[in-house]
Amino acid sequence: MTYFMGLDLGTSAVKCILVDDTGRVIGSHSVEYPLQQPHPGWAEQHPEDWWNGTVQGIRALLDKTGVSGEEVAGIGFSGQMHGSVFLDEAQQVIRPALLWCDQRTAEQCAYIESAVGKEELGRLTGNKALTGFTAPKVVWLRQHEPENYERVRHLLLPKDYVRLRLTGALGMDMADASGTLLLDVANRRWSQTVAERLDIPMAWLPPLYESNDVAGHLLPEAASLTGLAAGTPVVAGGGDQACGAVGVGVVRQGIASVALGTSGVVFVHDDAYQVDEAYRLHSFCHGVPGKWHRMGVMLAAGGSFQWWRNHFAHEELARAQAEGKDVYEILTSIAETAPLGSEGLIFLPYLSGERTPHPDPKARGGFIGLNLRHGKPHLTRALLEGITFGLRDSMQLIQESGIEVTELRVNGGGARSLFWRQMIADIFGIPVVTVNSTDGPAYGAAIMAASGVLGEDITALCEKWIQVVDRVEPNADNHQKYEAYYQIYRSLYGTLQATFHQLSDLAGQA
Ligand SMILES: Nc1ncnc2c1ncn2[C@@H]1O[C@H](COP(=O)(O)OP(=O)(O)O)[C@@H](O)[C@H]1O
Ligand SMILES: O=C(CO)[C@@H](O)[C@H](O)COP(=O)(O)O
Repeated sequence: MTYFMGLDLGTSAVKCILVDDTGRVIGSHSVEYPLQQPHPGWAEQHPEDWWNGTVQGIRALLDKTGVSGEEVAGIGFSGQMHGSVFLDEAQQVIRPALLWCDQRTAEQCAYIESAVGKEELGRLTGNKALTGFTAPKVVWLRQHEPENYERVRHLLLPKDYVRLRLTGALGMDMADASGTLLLDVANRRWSQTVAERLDIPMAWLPPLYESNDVAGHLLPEAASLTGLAAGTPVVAGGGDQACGAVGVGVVRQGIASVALGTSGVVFVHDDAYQVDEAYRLHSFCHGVPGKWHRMGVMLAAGGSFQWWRNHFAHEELARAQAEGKDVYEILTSIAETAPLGSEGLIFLPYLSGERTPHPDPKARGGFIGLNLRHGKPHLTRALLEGITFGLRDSMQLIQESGIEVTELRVNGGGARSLFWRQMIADIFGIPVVTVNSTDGPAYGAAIMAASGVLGEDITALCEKWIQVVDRVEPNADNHQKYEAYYQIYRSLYGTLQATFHQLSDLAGQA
């Protein structure tokens, strides 16, 4: 039998899956790693933790499934996007990577927009400077750690570093490279002009690939560590959003995906390169060769729910442990007991600052409208409603740009909840579907590997392997009721922006 391995290097864990040549997932294994927050608003990880987690995950997956390394015909990578891995001459890591959710670079974004010119930056890259992107992190290193900056010879994204350790080859796919702010997204090549204006050497930037291109072969030492066979082809793969979209079949126009991971993303496929007015949405290369996509990104979607679980659900955590249940399922069933609109309570999900539609590291969260009747069910429901209103903001921008979306495919941890899927359908007024593969980005990475090795189109494989298994229709009455709450939600950021900034300055935060 022939198998393909998909690896998703996430923010909280690396997930490894094996897929057979009919597209069936035969096993998965995840290994968690820590995230460091040395200052408020900063987020870093050690690339060595990613490497150790990946080696451990691959070995455990092979053991668990009984598949031998020789039976794995190809490997594909998905990865958390934008993180900066700085390597020296000997390809050694210089310092921990700054992650996608790190907010320290507001000043560097302003510098980039003035050095390149705001309009020119948009014209050259299809995007504006945002704190999560990679180029501002490079400028930050130059300004704050010049001794480290002097040693840099290569710049990689998280999954590309792990691929380097597996294959010895430097490389990056265009989907992930789009989030560096150094890619000419329209023409799928590095932007020499942007690199020169920012004084970032072109020699630091690795060769570019489409997601299903073979970018290297497994080294003998990596083979003996993981149990895979030396010489196994490894495709370039993609950023986790492009892989997640491929993993649920968002490979043609009209279908959008909503990813409910730590971040929350609304994603649409574009056959041709398109930019949104004022670059409010990200315009990136897709993982489908020669195609593009646009997306809006919330920084703390599932992340807000996780925060709620960590700090305010001790009782539910204990119950989940005692009864062998999922704590999020317990929490969503509590939320379900509160009425739509949470009796006049609105949650603002800007716990990590925000990206779309409010690119503001100093945005903050809140519960607005609290009264003495409100208890845990109301607050939990308001939290899920607030996150979903935030996602609707991105969908609004997509719809305003003239795209008609007829179906939403959900993926990520939050997609497990039928209650949340129905809420999304009701708030968006669009049917929400789930597909047979529940492994999102890792599954997309396995499809990319199969495509590269078998020489079949990614789109054709998606059509063959991915089927819709569940469909939730919007309830027209609920949609109308939510609309009134959504309009209030939309007004709150503007009303509170100055207060958010005062509070974050007072607390000395990013
Ligand atoms: N059963 C569930 N119901 C609702 N939300 C859930 C459930 N399980 C997980 N989640 C949400 O999904 C998030 C994790 O999603 P995941 O896609 O694994 O994230 P990441 O890849 O960013 O680590 C959790 O933080 C939580 O908010
Ligand atoms: O910054 C982005 C996309 O632009 C994030 O999507 C990260 O790529 C990681 O997100 P999670 O998968 O951990 O939610």
